[in-house]
Amino acid sequence: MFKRDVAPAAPEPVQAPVQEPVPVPVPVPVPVAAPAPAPVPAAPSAPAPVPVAAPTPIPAPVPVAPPAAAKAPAPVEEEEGEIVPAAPPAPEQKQSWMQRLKAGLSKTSTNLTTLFVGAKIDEDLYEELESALLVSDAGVEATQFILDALKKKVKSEKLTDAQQVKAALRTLLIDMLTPLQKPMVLGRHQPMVMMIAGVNGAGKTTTIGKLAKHLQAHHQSVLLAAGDTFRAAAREQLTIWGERNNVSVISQESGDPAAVAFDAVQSARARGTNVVMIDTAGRLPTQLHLMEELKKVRRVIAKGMASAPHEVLLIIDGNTGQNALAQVKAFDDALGLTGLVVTKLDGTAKGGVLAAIAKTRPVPVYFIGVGEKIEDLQPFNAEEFVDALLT
Ligand SMILES: Nc1nc2c(ncn2[C@@H]2O[C@H](COP(=O)(O)OP(=O)(O)OP(=O)(O)O)[C@@H](O)[C@H]2O)c(=O)[nH]1
Repeated sequence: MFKRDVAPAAPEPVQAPVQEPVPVPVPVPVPVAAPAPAPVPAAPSAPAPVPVAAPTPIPAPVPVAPPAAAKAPAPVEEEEGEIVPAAPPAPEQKQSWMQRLKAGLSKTSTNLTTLFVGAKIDEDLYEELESALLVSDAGVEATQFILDALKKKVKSEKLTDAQQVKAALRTLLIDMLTPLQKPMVLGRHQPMVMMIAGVNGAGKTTTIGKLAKHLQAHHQSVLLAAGDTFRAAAREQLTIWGERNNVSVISQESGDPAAVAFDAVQSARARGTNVVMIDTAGRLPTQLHLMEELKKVRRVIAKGMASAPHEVLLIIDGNTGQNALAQVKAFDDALGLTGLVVTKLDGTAKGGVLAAIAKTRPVPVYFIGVGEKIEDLQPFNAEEFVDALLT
């Protein structure tokens, strides 16, 4: 979900020339949209003029909601106290989305729902629940927390029926996951700079493509940066997404990913683009030199715009189980994550890892993905997610 500030952000003042020269090799522009006629003023490190989409004026403040919001219309409180009315969801879209989410999480939901059928409330039930939660990748800490809290609830509310216990579990899980449900706020910075990280194949590039579409639906102009300078295929993939969405992609054949990121920020500032999304090459948290490189990308982005990056997103594959939690911790320690996107919840994902994240490293989950199509990325909604797990 996105929230938009009421007043559009004024362009941030251009930085003084960087003290430490940042090596910016001349980028190879990939003109997707028609090149704008005006040349881009030279950045401190003087990248060549880069054709980007014509500047999109910042739209007048409008109430913004996700195009296919999962929840029924409900007012959403802005951080500044402004109320942004949510748009009603498209019923067909919502239905198919829920079906895919349920299908993706069916392994866990089957385990969790069957154990309550005709069950007595005794130690056996709690043991079976413990196994089901552990198998779902919730991890020991979150599993123990859920069991303890449920037992307390059963006692204090004097529950006697297994279906009541299931309902209590539902409430408990929703309470646990709701802190992860935070909207991404748009319009605070001009441009808003997003850095995207994750392990190989997590779905970074695909997510960027889908997000670009979502952002455009919220009247945001977008620029993409192909920060994966190692793999030509990754650059090509991003370029294809750029073409699909009619947005420009800053790319160069080889070289320093930090330079590509810097160049993209400068181009977006010069052109008045609303959002820059910077792709990065996949890496494992154990590849320390690559994690250092990622930190450098972050530092160099800040040299181009002091307040940036405004969002540092980690993309995690929902099928990686408990390892996803280790990824969240490592990338958060290295970069200071502002949000997560959990992809591939349509596969063999078990879903419990979100409980583990909520318990041990509660980084907001902005979006979840249940497929490769643009509409398969939707804002995370705790209640909807728990219902997919428990029905
Ligand atoms: N089923 C399914 N597939 C997805 C989803 N998101 C991404 N994929 C697929 O996962 C594969 C990897 O996605 P990429 O976007 O290339 O992943 P990446 O993290 O950019 O990969 P690297 O550049 O190798 O690090 C592609 O085949 C995508 O189509 C999803 O939500 N569901």
